[in-house]
Amino acid sequence: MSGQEEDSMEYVGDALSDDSVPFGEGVSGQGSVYMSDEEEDIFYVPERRPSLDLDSGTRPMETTDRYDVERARSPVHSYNSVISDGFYQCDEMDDDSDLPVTRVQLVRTESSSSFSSMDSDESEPKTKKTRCAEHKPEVPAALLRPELVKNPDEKRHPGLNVNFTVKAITKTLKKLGQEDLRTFNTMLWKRYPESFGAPPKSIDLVDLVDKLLERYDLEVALQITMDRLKHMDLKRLADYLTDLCKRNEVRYELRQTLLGKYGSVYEGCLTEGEPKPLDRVFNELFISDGGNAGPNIQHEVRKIDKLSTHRKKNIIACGQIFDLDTVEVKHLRSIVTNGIAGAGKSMAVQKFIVDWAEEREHQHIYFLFPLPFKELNAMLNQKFSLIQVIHTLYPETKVLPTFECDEGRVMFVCDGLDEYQKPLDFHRTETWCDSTEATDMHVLVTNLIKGNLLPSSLLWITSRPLTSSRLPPESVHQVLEVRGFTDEQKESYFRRRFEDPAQANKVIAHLTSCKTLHIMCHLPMFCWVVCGQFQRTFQEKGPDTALPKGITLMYTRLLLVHLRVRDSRCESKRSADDVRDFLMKLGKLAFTMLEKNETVIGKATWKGAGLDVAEAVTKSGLCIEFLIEQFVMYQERIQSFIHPTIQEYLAALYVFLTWRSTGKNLLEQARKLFGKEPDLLAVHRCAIETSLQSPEGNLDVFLRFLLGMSLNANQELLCKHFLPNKNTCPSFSEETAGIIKKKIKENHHPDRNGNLQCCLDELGFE
Ligand SMILES: Nc1ncnc2c1ncn2[C@@H]1O[C@H](COP(=O)(O)OP(=O)(O)OP(=O)(O)O)[C@@H](O)[C@H]1O
Repeated sequence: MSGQEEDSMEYVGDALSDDSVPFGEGVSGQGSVYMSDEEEDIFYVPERRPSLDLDSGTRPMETTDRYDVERARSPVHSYNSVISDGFYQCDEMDDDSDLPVTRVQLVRTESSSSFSSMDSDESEPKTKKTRCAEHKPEVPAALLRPELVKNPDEKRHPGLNVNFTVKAITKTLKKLGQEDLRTFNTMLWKRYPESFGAPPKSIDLVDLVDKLLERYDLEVALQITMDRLKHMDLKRLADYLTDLCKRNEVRYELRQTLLGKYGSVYEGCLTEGEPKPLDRVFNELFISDGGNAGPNIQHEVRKIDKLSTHRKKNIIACGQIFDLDTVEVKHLRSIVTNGIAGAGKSMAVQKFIVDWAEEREHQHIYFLFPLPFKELNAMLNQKFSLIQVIHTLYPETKVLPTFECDEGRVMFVCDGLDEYQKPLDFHRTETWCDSTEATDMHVLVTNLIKGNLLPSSLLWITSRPLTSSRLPPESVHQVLEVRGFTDEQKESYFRRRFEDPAQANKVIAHLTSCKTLHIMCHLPMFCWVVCGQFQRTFQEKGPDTALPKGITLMYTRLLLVHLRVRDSRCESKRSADDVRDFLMKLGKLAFTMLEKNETVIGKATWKGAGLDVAEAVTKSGLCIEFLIEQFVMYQERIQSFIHPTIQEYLAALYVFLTWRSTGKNLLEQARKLFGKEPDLLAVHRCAIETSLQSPEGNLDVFLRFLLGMSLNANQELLCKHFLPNKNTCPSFSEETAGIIKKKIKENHHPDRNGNLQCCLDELGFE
């Protein structure tokens, strides 16, 4: 039958109506043809809905908006009885012998658009209905059209919704050629006349899918499509649709897994207590392109020379990472995002994952697989293929042998390259392209980064500085840097954390008045420390209390958080002696450089201090590595502390711990002057004198820290972690405050009185 002929067929019924007849249900529960025993025709032609409500989730589409073209005088009792005395035109069914009978006989018409009843003029083109079947024994509907039967015990997969079903069927049918689509259309109409009403005049895919979903449950609509395709000998296409469904289910389950894993968060370095929903915690981050811009060098007292070229960078919103533009216009495959410890890299990753899993963003990515390096570490002793790694970390994906598909991209998010415990050698590691063949983890990681495994997949790696700069440049298509919070973001962070607006205002006003704290809050981890401190203060002393002006305790807590994070990443916990040894070396380096007003750590300096750069930069998180442009074509890698105040704090810690553990006052020249004073007071007096002598206030903030360390709360923490055999000693804060007040009164250094006042604040004196 030609398309022309098909198009000219008309669907006709006698206009015998009886309003008393109730509407009935077809086999699917949504079909709507009724035949009367008296051979009256009724055709319930479902009204075409203007559009599909794609948001209706897993709810089957409503089909109540039907109207009857013609109603039967009396209803049939069941679909079986309908088919038992059905009417059909046999020759039209030849190609589909298992089709159910209908009482509609289709007759070719001369013209393509006539619509007439049997009673109409013979001269008119027409379609007539004829009883052409004997009464047949009743055959269960399921046997006749098994694809219409839905197992009532089978729960619908929650991933199966209208949106998906429309897309899947449409996508599948779009793969049919024009002729096949026509055949498909005709077959539908012939097999389910009760649902498809008039024979097709022209092929409208949207209309067809629309009708399928109006009449049938989602599962049934899919079953019908698959069944018809198989009937057309298009098994591969039917399998394609089956695969779409399977992938959709896996995708849904993967989403649920990711939401369970990443939807809530432990803040800071906590792993106990109740995690909080990520959406409640997450604050927008300052991310820029172009790699590492160097440390934040804002300082309350010192003027610090630009430490890097600080070229103007573009600001990137979290949602822009691997957005459609990046993927389809810029064709970027791999992005590396670096940032210092606590800058918010993992939070950015977590936000990305949750946004994807919640279907808010990045839906062009079909499968998102977080492969955190710390989880890959647990797989180092065995051989895995990339697919096995995915199957192991996400068991719900095991039903799929591969993940690349034309519905969207596969993306891997590998957080924390610096945590990976095996060295990566991009030159000597063998090339590995087969994602189904097992090999060592470092081979997989190297080849994944190089783009040899699943080459169409996208890759996002995050890392502390240093490690990421060792990646082959040709494998890194864009470098971003998470730089923490801008001033506005700091404020929004604290507003989010302090739900009581009065408390939030108080905290923000306090931070604004305390420049060093405010600057340091560019580091989200520091914000978390500050929050914890102030929340404790409010809890202990009530909401009307004044917030403490000291800064040292916050820095001590930040250091301890960094060390704790470091410990959690090491295979074996380091002893207190090891930790103290490392801190003493780094502190000495900080102190020596501070005396010389230096901020950049040269290669020789590291060597001289007996320190490993990677240990200081990547593991401890206290230093940063970045590039400076020495000449137009030459960039040099250099290191510094993550912030100048961290250098000052570590220098003070070195002086304090040296005095506590050996009794030696490192600020020696002044010692002779105050030899008769108790040791700690002598150290304080030396430090005050030395700082006042330093021409550019190099030691101002250092002095604040050193004095702050003597306070009980601070000493307790320091002794506990670094001097386990020592108890706290008297702080001499009153005597020290007396010395400072005298200095202010004498006013020999008017430009330093501000800092001396800060020292009084640190000690808790007005
Ligand atoms: N966007 C953010 N919103 C709210 N808090 C944040 C944000 N980013 C970071 N934080 C806070 O800082 C802490 C450290 O952040 P995160 O773990 O993301 O840092 P990181 O850059 O991955 O550090 P590391 O290099 O140590 O892995 C978080 O636990 C959280 O308390």
